[in-house]
Amino acid sequence: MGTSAVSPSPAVFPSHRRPQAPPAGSFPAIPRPLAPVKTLFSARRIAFAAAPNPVRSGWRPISAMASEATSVEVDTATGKKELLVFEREEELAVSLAKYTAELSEKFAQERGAFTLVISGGSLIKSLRKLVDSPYLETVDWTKWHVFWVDERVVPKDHADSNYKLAYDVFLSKVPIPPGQVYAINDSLSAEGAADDYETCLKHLVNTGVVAVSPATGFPKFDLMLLGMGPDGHIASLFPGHPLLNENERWITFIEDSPKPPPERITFTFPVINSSAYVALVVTGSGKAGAVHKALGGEQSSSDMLPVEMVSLKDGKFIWFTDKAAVSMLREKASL
Ligand SMILES: O=C(O)[C@H](O)[C@@H](O)[C@H](O)[C@H](O)COP(=O)(O)O
Repeated sequence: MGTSAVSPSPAVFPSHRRPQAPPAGSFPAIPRPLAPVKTLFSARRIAFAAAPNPVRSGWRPISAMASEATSVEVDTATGKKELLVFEREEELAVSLAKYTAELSEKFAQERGAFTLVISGGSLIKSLRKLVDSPYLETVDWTKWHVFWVDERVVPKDHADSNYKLAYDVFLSKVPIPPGQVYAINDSLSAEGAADDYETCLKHLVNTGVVAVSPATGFPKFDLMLLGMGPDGHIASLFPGHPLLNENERWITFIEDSPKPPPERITFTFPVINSSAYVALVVTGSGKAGAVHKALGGEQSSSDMLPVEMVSLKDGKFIWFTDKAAVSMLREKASL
């Protein structure tokens, strides 16, 4: 099995089964104070001034987070989600780091491991606060196992590589054991890399690193951090593509991605929908149309966008957005 646990050096990608030490001097020993488990978000209630939307009765105010975000519960045809709206991406990034760090602590205590799945795209920049204090010192990075919900089939040192993006911005700056960072085998075809990644996941399920969903039998990742394209795609699951209907494989491949580069591997919906937590990060006005389609509650005869197909069997789906991304929602005056 060639799926790699990735060394911090993009030049070396040994097997994930091979024990590895970080390169000398790359990660300092970090003293880690034992912090108590905190409730995710110390939220306070706010008045929600919006008149109820007659079309969609599923909107319910929840809270404002430290006066930086408005939070509402949105009930759509594919389930409930929490919508957080931040004034700017800067506040979103602060909150996303806190959310991720607190889930990391929860799962490290509960199961001795924290399995995190990330995408490519602008999401990665929004993770930048995790590499700063206090998280750099307080997160137990040794418990982290990092996966990609999708990856472009290019060399790992290629500018298009999602691994390289995450490595440059985030992974190179935190002491996650290199053997717990699961990049694709970039020497294989798209089909081969998908098979290889699925084999790797099966091994990690068998060894208890990755949990299994009792509800679905598919792997249950602790947290997926996803982005969404302006067309409503998530992972490499694009509108109208036959891969949207894949319901057996854990990982599949695409050779005609409308977003370049064309060859990619991707998690399938059954795996995404088996997650314990999914946080979708959507910023900017370019995404406002897809946000409106997904959360706006309008009756539509058109096909569901991929983002609308995220429907967790036994988990929590939370949207981290900014004002620009929700600017087409009817409730925008109150968001
Ligand atoms: O490899 C990829 O292309 C990404 O994983 C992809 O799914 C991304 O998350 C969305 O396209 C959103 O990207 P932006 O946030 O950059 O628009």
